[in-house]
Amino acid sequence: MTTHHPDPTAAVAAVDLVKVYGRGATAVRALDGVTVGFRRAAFTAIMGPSGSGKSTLMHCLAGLDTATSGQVLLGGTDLGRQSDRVLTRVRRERIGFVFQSFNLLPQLTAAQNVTLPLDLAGRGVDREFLDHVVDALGIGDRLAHRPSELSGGQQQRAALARALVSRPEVVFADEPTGNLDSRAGAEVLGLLRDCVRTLGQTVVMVTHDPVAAAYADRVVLLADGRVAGDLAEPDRGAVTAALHGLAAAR
Ligand SMILES: Nc1ncnc2c1ncn2[C@@H]1O[C@H](COP(=O)(O)OP(=O)(O)OP(=O)(O)O)[C@@H](O)[C@H]1O
Repeated sequence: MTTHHPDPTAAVAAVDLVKVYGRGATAVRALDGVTVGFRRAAFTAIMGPSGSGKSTLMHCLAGLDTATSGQVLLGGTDLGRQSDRVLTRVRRERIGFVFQSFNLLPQLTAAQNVTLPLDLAGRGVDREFLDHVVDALGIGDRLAHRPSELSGGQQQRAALARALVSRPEVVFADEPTGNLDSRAGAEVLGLLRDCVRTLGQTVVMVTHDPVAAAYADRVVLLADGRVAGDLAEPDRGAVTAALHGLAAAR
């Protein structure tokens, strides 16, 4: 069922969002009327079978892609109505990203990578907050090193610090543990959860992994471009069962 009233306390919301790739006979309806809000200071995982629209939804929510119809509301801003120039500024100033592949620049130190978005935006660095984030993430003694001198887990923690220091309205994490072993992955997920609890950071994560999703406060399930389920306080068993249910319904 489609509702047209997203949660007013949401940090970011989609309203009846439709995304069609291509046209005519080969058109793909990647999002088929998604209405969902992501509450402030909550950690939400987006899950669903391959091709269900997870990446498309995240890209639209983050202003990396524009929808065919419907709305994306970031705070009071309707992203669909903004120029490319404004969207670039929104992504730089109001959104943080954590990618599977870390996306650190190899020629810069960890410290330079962490402050790069603020430097590019011409914004000053709040040293006290930076120190707090870096300490909380346990990378204080790695800051002078280049990414090639850091473990995968340390690189992802530096990427998380980079996403957090600008105090974005939402951090989007795209398979953040996909390149990590289970121990380093568990550390990064625990840190993501901590930054939701202690900093009030809003985090939205796409993942295939029920273990990763169990760190979240909520799981939104997609199937065939629609919201197909919504789990509060998910544990691994509930997530796995819900995914099996979706697969069986296809
Ligand atoms: N640029 C594109 N052009 C055409 N079709 C696309 C494009 N991007 C995605 N699609 C299609 O849209 C649908 C949703 O894709 P999307 O990548 O959002 O799914 P997903 O749930 O993230 O999948 P996965 O888990 O495999 O990453 C799929 O059918 C995909 O083939």
